[in-house]
This record gives sequence, structure tokens and C-alpha cells, in this order.
Amino acid sequence: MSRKIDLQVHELVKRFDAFTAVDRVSFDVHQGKFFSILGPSGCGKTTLLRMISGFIEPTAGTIAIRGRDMLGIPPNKRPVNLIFQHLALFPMMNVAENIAFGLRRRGERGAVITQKVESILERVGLPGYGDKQVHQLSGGQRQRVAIARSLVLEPAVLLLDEPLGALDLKLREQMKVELKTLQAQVGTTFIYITHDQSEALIMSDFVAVMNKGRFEQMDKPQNLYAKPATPFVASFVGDNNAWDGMVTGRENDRVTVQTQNGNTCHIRTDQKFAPGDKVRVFLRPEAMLIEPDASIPSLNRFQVVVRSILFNGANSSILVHPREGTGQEKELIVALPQNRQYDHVKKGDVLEIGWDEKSGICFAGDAS
Ligand SMILES: Nc1ncnc2c1ncn2[C@@H]1O[C@H](COP(=O)(O)OP(=O)(O)OP(=O)(O)O)[C@@H](O)[C@H]1O
Repeated sequence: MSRKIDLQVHELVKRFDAFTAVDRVSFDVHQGKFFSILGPSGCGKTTLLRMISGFIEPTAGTIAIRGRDMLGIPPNKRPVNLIFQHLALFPMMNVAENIAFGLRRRGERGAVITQKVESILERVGLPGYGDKQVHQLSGGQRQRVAIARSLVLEPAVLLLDEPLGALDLKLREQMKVELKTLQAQVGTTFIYITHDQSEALIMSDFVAVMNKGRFEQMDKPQNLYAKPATPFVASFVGDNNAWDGMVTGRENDRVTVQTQNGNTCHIRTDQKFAPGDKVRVFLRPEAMLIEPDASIPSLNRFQVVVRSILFNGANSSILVHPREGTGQEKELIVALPQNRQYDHVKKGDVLEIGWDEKSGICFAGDAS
């Protein structure tokens, strides 16, 4: 795979009066990659995308596409295309005419257009669909036509602004997989913005997690999940349990933490904490083992009472609270594997939970 860079963003800033919507963001996207920007509503994703597409001017910083500085270049002269949540296909035109629209505006004609339209319909998996009317298509097929309409213009980079947001849940699930396959087939660089972590994790080669105008972490989906760099990433990407506590001891990479609800646990960490430091500990629901074998070493163990069972097929879990606590603690979420081993678990049961010292992630307490 080529190592050419399609998009280079350097120290990009956008201020609206005193408010900084995008705050010194830098990243490179290599050719043919699926790059997502994931963050909560209002974190600055759309503002960033609109700067790349040229609809708003940055306050500072640079954007280069295929090595060319985009400063002062209007949107229609940039080698990018933008797809929105509302696809805005022309209802009075058939599929081929919709796709040909941009080519015609660019001055291309006749046989070249027909050939390009047929070829792109083939590439998005809709061969022979040119004569169909928009209303004859399913939601997923419309999505493909909208993408074909952009791809036919051969942009260096395709920008997608929450394109699945308006679809119903079932179709959205299906389209996540389809979009990923489609991107791999056509090989165009995709920049995808979303607030839905599952979309970002499933589809992307790399994900940037954005919070308050900044990128907190840019990484492969697996790393964001397994090695979150900040408390925000740990709580935004996937489910996580969190405890506040204080370091009471340290031996090499093993710290002892006394949590606010009175439990003591041990965690392996690269960070140099010292006794007295305030920390926040994160632990994934699937890292908590229910009634673990007594012989497994280096587990933190504690007793919990089951408050409720959340059955959701393969994603089932239980909500528990510590047995020795005040009862006021935040509930913990524990994954409930559906291997029939835990069919007996019911509300009110007291269970032992164990978790490996290496599965907890520890951040300085005041960093959140
Ligand atoms: N033209 C503007 N003038 C003033 N403030 C703006 C303007 N455009 C955006 N903002 C502010 O900048 C921040 C980031 O907005 P942006 O639309 O980029 O967020 P977002 O992450 O895309 O959110 P969403 O997912 O809800 O679309 C918001 O607080 C928004 O109110």
C-alpha cells in the first residue's frame, strides 16, 4: 500500500469571537485510508470538516491536499467532495442523471459521461441501476448513489459528515459494514465524522477522538479501546467503569490504590505515581470475571450484590454494587458472557468479582 499523504492538517485553529471551536489540530491521512473523527456533539468536528472542504476559513494553521496548500482555494476548486446526512439526491432525475450532474457541470459530455457513470455504478455494487428512479431505491442504495455521485468526480479525499445519521438503526448497522467494504474496494481516502463510537471503531483504519476542539488521541480502533490515552477517551470509547481513589503504595510498576468506596486494589501501570496521588481507575466490563477460579493469581477480588440483569444477547451484562459499600456508590457494569455458565445469576445474588492487575487503567485524578 502506498505511503503517500492525501491530507495534511497542521496546527489548525478556528475561533468564533472568543470561542475556540478547533484548537491546534494536526494530523496526516495516508492515501486510501479510512480516517474517522469521533467526538461528542459540539466538539468541533463539523467546523474542522468545513475548513477542509473550504466552506470556512481557518483562523490559523494549514491544510494541504496531495501536497498542495489549500489556503484561499474555494470549495469547488478543491479535490474533495462532501457527503452530508441528508443526501439530497435530485428526486426528478434518475440514478444516472444524478451521478452525471457534477460531470456535466464540469463540462464533460456524451460518451465519456455514460462510460464514467456505468463504471462507478459497477464499483459501488449497483451495475445497471442507471435508469432507476430515486424513489425506487432502498435507503442503502440511495446512500451508494450519493457516494457514487461524489466518487465519479474522482476527489482525492471524500469527506463524510455523519452520513448514516438519518437512517434507521437496522440500516445503519448494515451500512457500517457496507461502507467499509466499499471504501476498501474503491480505495479513495475517506474522512468520516461521527459521534457514534461503534461506527468509528468498525469502519476506520485510524480514529481521532476529539473533545473541546482538540484531538485527545489518534490511533487504531483496537488501541483506543485497549490503551486509551486520556480519561476522556477511556470513558467515551466503549463502556467503562470508573473509580476515584488515592495511591497508597508503589512497588515498581505495581501501585496500590484505595478507592473512595473503601476497596483496595492493585494495578500495573507505566505511569510514575507516588503515594498520595489522586487517581481515576478505569476497568472494562469484560475485564471483570464473575466467580473466578480461586487458583488464578494476581486478581483483585471483591464481593458485589447484583442489582439488575441487562439481557442483550451477546452484549448482556449485570449491574452490581459493592457488598461492603454504603449502597450509594455508582453501579458497576459487568459483562455477562452468554455461555450458559452464568444462567443461575439473578437479582440480589452475592458474587465474587475478580480482575487482573493488568486490566485496570490508571490516570492522574485531576486530569479528567
Ligand atoms: N458560525 C459559528 N459561530 C459561532 N459558533 C459556532 C459557529 N459554528 C460552530 N460554532 C460553535 O463551535 C462549536 C463546534 O461546533 P461543530 O458544529 O463543529 O461541532 P460538532 O462536533 O460538529 O457537533 P455536532 O455533532 O453537534 O454537529 C460549537 O460549540 C458551536 O456552537
